[in-house]
Amino acid sequence: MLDFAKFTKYSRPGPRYTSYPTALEFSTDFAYDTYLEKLKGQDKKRPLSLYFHLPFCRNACYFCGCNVVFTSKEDKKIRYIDYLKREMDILSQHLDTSREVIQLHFGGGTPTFFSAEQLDEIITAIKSHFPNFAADAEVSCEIDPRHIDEAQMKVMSEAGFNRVSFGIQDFNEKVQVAVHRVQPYDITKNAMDLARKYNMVSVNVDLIYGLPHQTLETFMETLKLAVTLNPDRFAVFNYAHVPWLKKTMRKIDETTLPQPDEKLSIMQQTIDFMENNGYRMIGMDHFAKPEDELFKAIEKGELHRNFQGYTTKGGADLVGVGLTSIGEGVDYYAQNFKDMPSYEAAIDAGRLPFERGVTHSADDLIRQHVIMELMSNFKLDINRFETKFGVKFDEYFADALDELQPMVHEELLEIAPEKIECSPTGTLLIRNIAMAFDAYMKKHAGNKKTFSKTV
Ligand SMILES: C=Cc1c2[nH]c(c1C)Cc1[nH]c(c(CCC(=O)O)c1C)Cc1[nH]c(c(C)c1CCC(=O)O)Cc1[nH]c(c(C)c1C=C)C2
Ligand SMILES: C[C@H]1O[C@@H](n2cnc3c(N)ncnc32)[C@H](O)[C@@H]1O
Ligand code: MET
Ligand code: SF4
Repeated sequence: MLDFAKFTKYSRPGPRYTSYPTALEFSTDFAYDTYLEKLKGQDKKRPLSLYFHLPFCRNACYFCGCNVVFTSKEDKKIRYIDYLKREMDILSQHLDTSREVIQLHFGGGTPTFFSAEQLDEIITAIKSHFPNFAADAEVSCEIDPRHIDEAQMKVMSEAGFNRVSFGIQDFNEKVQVAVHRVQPYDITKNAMDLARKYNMVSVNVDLIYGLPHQTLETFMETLKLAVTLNPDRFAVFNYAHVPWLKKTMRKIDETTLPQPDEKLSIMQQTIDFMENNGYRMIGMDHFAKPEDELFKAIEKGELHRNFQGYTTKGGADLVGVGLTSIGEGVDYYAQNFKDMPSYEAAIDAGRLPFERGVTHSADDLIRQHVIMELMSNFKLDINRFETKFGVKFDEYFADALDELQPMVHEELLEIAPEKIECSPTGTLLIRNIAMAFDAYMKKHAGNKKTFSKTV
């Protein structure tokens, strides 16, 4: 096994780059009226990708970094559905909702805390507001295997959902107890059987490494159990520990978290294990079978990274509906209010619940291209970059290239006149490599309470 001790120095706070600029740069300087103009000005030939945030959960998993509202009250859910419908009503005044929809994603929270009837009601409302779904649209939902029944899976399948993603996180009991998420294997297996019975085209499962009490040995046991479920894709996320942002993370005893060298070896062994079991790595944290359409996208240079992970469907404008949802256009990101009272008040006033965002400068777009290419493909085609932006790469990024020299010496990446390419070990440190191209890093450098650690 590789000696990872020498790389533990790279364990430092850094973004996960689901966006560039990152969410830390979103601000209320991006005014509501500017947002409306952006929506109105969109190229109507570009398709839409819709994200719906369904934020409710009953109990907190202590590791959870998602935007969640903990409740078991039925009236809160009914009320939320009403606001979603009204948000779509307002959206249709500002956006051409007859545009083709090529993606719809339900994220959470736990979308399946809504009953089969409620899910049906939400989907019906979406289709009446957005009538033009592509025949091959990707329609997906995040599912907690502890909260899914056949009626819900049936409703989703009949409504055209063709992808599901199950949260597993870890199968080890001691780990499950420490993170307050006890989920026996049989429950996950039943959920998987339901997805297959209803012919989901693609089933993803989520795991997390870096959780309390995990060791290389326990995580390999989790992987062995997980492959018996035969999912089409795996996400294996690095635990983002940000207790200053998420109160429930304070219930995790930090002395029980695996150390950076152990985490690096877990990731390395995960990659080996996946490759020996018929999966290949796709970008950071993701694995799929070699016949997966994502690999064809890589060959064509068409793999895209967005807030939901990796996708073949680029070239769409992303519209986020619901609490905290994020939208993305060619030159902006826009995020809805994160607290329910403000979200509701905006809609009550007949306005979109938009709170903040960021518009992209020419420099942002250049850096975004480089960072997203590295995060998706672990390499950058410099000729393509120069043709696209009309700037000389080595002149524009002289500082970044200097900063990366120590990593070049450690054989984490290669920098040639026509390309940058990560080595297999370099892929484990891709966030650190991407950070060299991030113009906002210096601003956050002294502040430890920003991002989670890269390792
Ligand atoms: C694996 C999927 C995750 C998504 N978000 C998180 C995970 C684990 C959690 C997370 N996201 C951010 C942080 C803090 C900073 C960092 O470590 O990079 C954490 C712990 C950054 C972030 N990502 C999004 C936003 C809005 C932020 C800033 C934090 C905040 O203000 O809420 C966007 C975003 N990421 C994910 C989703 C579903 C999402 C928005 C729709 C995935
Ligand atoms: C949507 C997916 O995000 C992952 N997830 C949720 N919270 C965190 C976190 N703090 N760090 C890493 N991954 C997380 C889980 O695997 C979940 O299933
Ligand atoms: N809430 C679901 C789960 O934990 C979906 C992923 S987390 C947003 O399984
Ligand atoms: S991980 Fe999923 S189920 Fe757990 S609290 Fe977060 S959103 Fe809810």
